[in-house]
Amino acid sequence: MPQPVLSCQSLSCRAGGREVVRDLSLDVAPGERVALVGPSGSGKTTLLTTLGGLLAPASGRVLVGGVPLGERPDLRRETALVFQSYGLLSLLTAAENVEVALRAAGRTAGEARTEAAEALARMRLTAYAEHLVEELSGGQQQRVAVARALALRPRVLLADEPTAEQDKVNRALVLEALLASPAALVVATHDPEVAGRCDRVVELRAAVSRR
Ligand SMILES: Nc1ncnc2c1ncn2[C@@H]1O[C@H](COP(=O)(O)OP(=O)(O)OP(=O)(O)O)[C@@H](O)[C@H]1O
Repeated sequence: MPQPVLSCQSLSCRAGGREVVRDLSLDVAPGERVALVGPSGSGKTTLLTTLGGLLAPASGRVLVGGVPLGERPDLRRETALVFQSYGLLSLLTAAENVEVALRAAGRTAGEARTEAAEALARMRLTAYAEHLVEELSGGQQQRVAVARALALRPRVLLADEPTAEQDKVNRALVLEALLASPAALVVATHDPEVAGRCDRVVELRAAVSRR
């Protein structure tokens, strides 16, 4: 494998005082698509949050491009997350949510406006771009979160059940957009079709019940 864009080495994660991911090592190649599967509560969300640098590992480490995230927290910028609960700012519009992320990533105001509009159009949300997020349906909000992540053009895309709230048409739209991205993709999913379209499937076992 070429230099992995994302790795974890002997990674263990704790949530709610319990170890939910235990001693996991994984290398993800540039552009590779990895599906994370496993029963509810097996630690998929906890693992994605840790890979994204938002949760510190209990032990082990996460590397981005071979560099430990613990030593270079700025490498989190290489990664974009589609959260299961979307993680949007509900009192901003759909467009503003994408633009804020792009501005934080260094785009000018003009670039952010243009790229946000393109990303929302791709998610068939142009008509809703100026709507407050709190006025959107769950499926629409999820597509705003996908648009935001894709607009950032990350090296690594971490997506937590990104098709869960979608009808058939929009599920295909989201899946094809994620697969078309040149980013490495790690996607937690209960959807066999999503897993089937990935290069590799990693199965997490039910949570390890240890304190
Ligand atoms: N903030 C928290 N406080 C307490 N327990 C937590 C917290 N976050 C996660 N857990 C527990 O950690 C375990 C793993 O949760 P996680 O959400 O990572 O699983 P998952 O595989 O993503 O589940 P699902 O498929 O239902 O989304 C669960 O038992 C959950 O109850």
